[in-house]
Amino acid sequence: MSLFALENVSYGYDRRSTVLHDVSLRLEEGQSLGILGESGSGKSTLLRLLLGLAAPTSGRLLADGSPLDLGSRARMAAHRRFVQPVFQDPYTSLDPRMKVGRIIAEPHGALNLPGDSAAEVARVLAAVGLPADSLDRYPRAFSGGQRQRIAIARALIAQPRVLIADEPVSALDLSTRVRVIDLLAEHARQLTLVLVSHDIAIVAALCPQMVVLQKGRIVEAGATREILRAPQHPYTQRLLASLLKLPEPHEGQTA
Ligand SMILES: Nc1ncnc2c1ncn2[C@@H]1O[C@H](COP(=O)(O)OP(=O)(O)OP(=O)(O)O)[C@@H](O)[C@H]1O
Repeated sequence: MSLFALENVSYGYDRRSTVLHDVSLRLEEGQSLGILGESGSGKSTLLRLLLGLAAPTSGRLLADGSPLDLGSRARMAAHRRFVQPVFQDPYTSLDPRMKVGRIIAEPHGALNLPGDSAAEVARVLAAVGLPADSLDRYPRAFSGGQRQRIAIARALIAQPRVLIADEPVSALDLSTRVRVIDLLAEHARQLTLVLVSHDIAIVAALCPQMVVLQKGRIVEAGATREILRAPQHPYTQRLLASLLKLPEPHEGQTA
């Protein structure tokens, strides 16, 4: 059974404009999916639908084999165990007033997860390569890369089957990026990633499958290796050419 199945899904934030048009795709276990597309093409909107933050305006979205009913608390609680997000900017996604231990433990309590909370927090903290004494500190004591590790630990504690990552390393400097990507790659063996990134190398490294979005429509989908080797759609050809030409971004926050 597919982890996600979208059948002719369209979505608009209001009645006048449609942002996603007739999107159909499947996410299969172990087949991490990269989403590529220009700014405004609808990538984040698609992730919002997968996370259950919004419902399709038309079409069908099945998660773990059944439709998502956003009004059902039980269904949405199950969905939050099934899929967890990691956001772009670890400088804004962690509550600065909470110590790291509480940040990571929060989903464990909120989702009523099995097992001892302290043991689970220790497990995921070790899994992301942070020392145990991190738990008593506030996010401000950590670098960008370490904060993103904290965000990944918070996602992993739910033992999700799908991890949704929206530009997870774009706020980090280059050397830190590599280490966070390595961490994601390690976990991509046990769970399935849906990854939005402008960085083709990252999509190629982590995602065997990819889709290309243009103005809310999927114009190309398939094996990442094949698409990168021989893009069929003129939009994909232009997009890949422009992304490959882009200069490296300026150094951001340090590790
Ligand atoms: N909350 C919102 N209300 C109304 N329109 C929105 C909202 N969020 C996004 N949009 C519009 O939906 C379209 C798709 O936006 P979306 O953020 O999904 O694109 P994106 O591909 O993720 O872009 P980026 O790469 O810049 O993050 C854009 O035209 C955007 O202006």
